[in-house]
Amino acid sequence: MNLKKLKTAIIGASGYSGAQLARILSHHPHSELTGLYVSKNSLDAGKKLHELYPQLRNVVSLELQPILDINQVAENVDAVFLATAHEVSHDIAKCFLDKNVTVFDLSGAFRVPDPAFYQSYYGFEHQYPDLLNSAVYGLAEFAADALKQASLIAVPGCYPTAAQLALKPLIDASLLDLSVWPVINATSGVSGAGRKATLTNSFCEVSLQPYGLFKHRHQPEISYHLGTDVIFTPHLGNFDRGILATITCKLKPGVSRDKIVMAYQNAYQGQEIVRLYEEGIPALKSVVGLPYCDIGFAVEGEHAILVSAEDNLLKGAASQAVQCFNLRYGLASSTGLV
Ligand SMILES: NC(=O)C1=CN([C@@H]2O[C@H](COP(=O)(O)OP(=O)(O)OC[C@H]3O[C@@H](n4cnc5c(N)ncnc54)[C@H](OP(=O)(O)O)[C@@H]3O)[C@@H](O)[C@H]2O)C=CC1
Ligand SMILES: CC(=O)N[C@@H](CCC(=O)OP(=O)(O)O)C(=O)O
Repeated sequence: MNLKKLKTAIIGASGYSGAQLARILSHHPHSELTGLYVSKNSLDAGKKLHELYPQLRNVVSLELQPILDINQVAENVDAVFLATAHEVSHDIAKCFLDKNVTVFDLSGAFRVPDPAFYQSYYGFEHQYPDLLNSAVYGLAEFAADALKQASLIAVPGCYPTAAQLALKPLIDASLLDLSVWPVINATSGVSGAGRKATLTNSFCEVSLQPYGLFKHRHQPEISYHLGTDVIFTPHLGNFDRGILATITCKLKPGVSRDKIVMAYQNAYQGQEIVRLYEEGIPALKSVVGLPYCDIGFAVEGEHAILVSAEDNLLKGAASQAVQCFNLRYGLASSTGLV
C-alpha cells in the first residue's frame, strides 16, 4: 500500500489508554506520531512519557506537552486520538473536525446518537447533536465500510466491545430468543477506571465487587448497538488489566452448537483480531498486553454461555482505535498491531 505516513497526535497521552496509543502509534508503519498532549495545567507537562511509564523507555521519545492552542495542534496533524474524559472529548472534538482532522475518540462522548442519553448517563447536556448523528461507532469488525468515509469515530467502550463481539454474530444470525434478555456479567481490571487515584481504586480498597447495578452507562450503549435489551453487570477485579465477560443467553428452539460455530465463523472470517475457540474457554492471561478479543462458548439445551476476553486498554480502547484508523485509511485492520 502506497499510503504516506499520516501525522498523528494523542490528547490525554499520559493516561492509561493514551500511553498504549503512544506505544502503538510510535511504531505503526503509516503513522508519524508528532505530539503527545496533556491538559494546560498538567503536572506531567514537560516530562518524557517514559518517566511515567518506564517500559516505554527507548520506545517513545516524545515529551508530554500542555495543550495551549488546540487550533495550532489541529493545523499540523491529519488524525488525532482523544484519550480524554468524556466531557473533554465532547468539548474539543469539533475544533479538530473544523480543521479537517479525522478524530478518533476513545471516550463515550459520541457513541450513542441520542442527546437525552448523555443527560441521563453522563450528567451533561450534549451540545453537538449533528456530530452525534455523523459519528461512526467503531466496533472495528463490523464497521469497515462506514469507517472509510468517517471524520469522527466513536471508539466503543471496553465492556461494550467484549459484550458485543460475543453476542452480535448470534443476534445477526437470528439464533437467540431475545424475549429472554441476554445477561452479561463482566469483570474489569482497575486500569479501566483510569490513572487518577481515587479511594475506590486504591490498592487496599479494591476487592472483587459488582457495581453500577442496572445503572451503568454501558448497558444502554450495548443495547442501542445490538438493538436488544440486555442485563449488564460490571465488576471490579483486583488485577490491573483485562476484561472477562461471561454472557448467558437463550437460544431459539433447534439452534445447535454447529449453528453457533457457523455464525461466528461467518462474522469473523479473515478478522485477525477476534480469535474463536472451538474448544476451551478464554482466560485473561491469553489477551493481556495483546490486541485480541478471544471468544469461546458452551451450549446446553436451549442455553448458551458465551465468554469473551480482551485487554481493556487495547481491544477495549487503544488498539481498537488503531484498527479504526487502519480501516479509515484503507489499511488492513491489524496493521501495526500484531
Ligand atoms: N481505561 C480504560 O480501560 C478505558 C478508557 N476509555 C476512555 O478513554 C478515555 C481515557 O481513559 P483513560 O486512559 O483511562 O484516562 P486517564 O485518566 O488514565 O487519562 C486521562 C488523560 O487525559 C489528560 N487530560 C485531562 N484533562 C485534559 C484536558 N482538558 N485536555 C487534555 N488532556 C487532558 C490527563 O492528563 P492530565 O490530567 O495530567 O492533563 C491524562 O493524560 C476516557 O474517556 C475513558 O472513558 C475507554 C475504554 C477503556
Ligand atoms: C473498572 C472501571 O471503572 N471501568 C470503567 C469503564 C471503562 C471505560 O473507560 O469505559 P468508557 O470509555 O465508556 O468510560 C467504568 O466502569 O466506568
